[in-house]
Amino acid sequence: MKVMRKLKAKRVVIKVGTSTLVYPDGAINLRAIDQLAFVISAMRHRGREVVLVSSGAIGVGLNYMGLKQRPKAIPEQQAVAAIGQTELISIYKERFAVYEQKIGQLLLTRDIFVYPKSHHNVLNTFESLLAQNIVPIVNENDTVAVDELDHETKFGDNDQLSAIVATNIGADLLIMLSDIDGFYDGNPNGDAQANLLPHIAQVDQHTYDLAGGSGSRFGTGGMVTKLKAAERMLNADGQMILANGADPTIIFQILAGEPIGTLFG
Ligand SMILES: Nc1ncnc2c1ncn2[C@@H]1O[C@H](COP(=O)(O)OP(=O)(O)O)[C@@H](O)[C@H]1O
Ligand SMILES: N[C@@H](CCC(=O)OP(=O)(O)O)C(=O)O
Repeated sequence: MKVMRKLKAKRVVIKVGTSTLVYPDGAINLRAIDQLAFVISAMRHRGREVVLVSSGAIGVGLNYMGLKQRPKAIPEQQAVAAIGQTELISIYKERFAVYEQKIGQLLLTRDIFVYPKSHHNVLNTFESLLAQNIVPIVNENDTVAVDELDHETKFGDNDQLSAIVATNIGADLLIMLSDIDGFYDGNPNGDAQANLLPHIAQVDQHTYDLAGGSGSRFGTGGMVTKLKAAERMLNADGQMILANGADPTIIFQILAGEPIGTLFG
């Protein structure tokens, strides 16, 4: 028998990875972007407060510039991100407009909440946008925060930024969409026997031992950063659901309480 979940989801943060927005061949997944705009607008129209944390600046920038590969030099990657972010947000603006939903863009760094002044200013911006029924769309500010672009040596990315945003604005739920159905007891990318874990009450060392790296060409971090995000949500008495973003309308089923993906919390 299917056991439905009871979720608190008045204020929701949705994080989408590059793998949801850009096809493996580098083309932009306009269908996914349109579905996201549709779902989020529908959620807003039903009284939920929604923040979208979207990666994709580099992926979209590469496509826009006709580049097959991410440049090696960090400044060039930053330039691609700057170009791609403009394109990405204009696609979002166009798609959301179809559903008569306004958006606002916030480019943040993860340390912004550490400083009381910027913390206060950022929260004010979120609250003001949400009070006006506008959907904030967040990405890490790749011009300022270069560490996440250097995938060779460092971790940290929008997975964690989404949880930092969610906990600071007091969101009940973080929905993390990726290219995988949920969290498995092994990396399904190499282990065909790996099983999906529908519920994780607590993230501990054993959970981290099951997490591997990224499977996609453009993604960063893999599961480790997603677990860190889940841990952050749990510590703030929130919940996180990791699910497959191949069809973002899956969010409707998630919000209806269907046992989809992995529930942390
Ligand atoms: N235990 C695990 N369960 C599920 N996926 C895992 C696990 N360990 C590693 N992965 C890999 O993590 C990938 C998702 O991370 P990533 O490529 O960074 O996605 P995104 O672009 O959505 O942030 C999956 O496609 C999978 O290959
Ligand atoms: N700020 C970068 C985000 C990189 C990132 O976090 O990627 P992902 O692992 O796909 O969520 C970009 O927009 O390309």
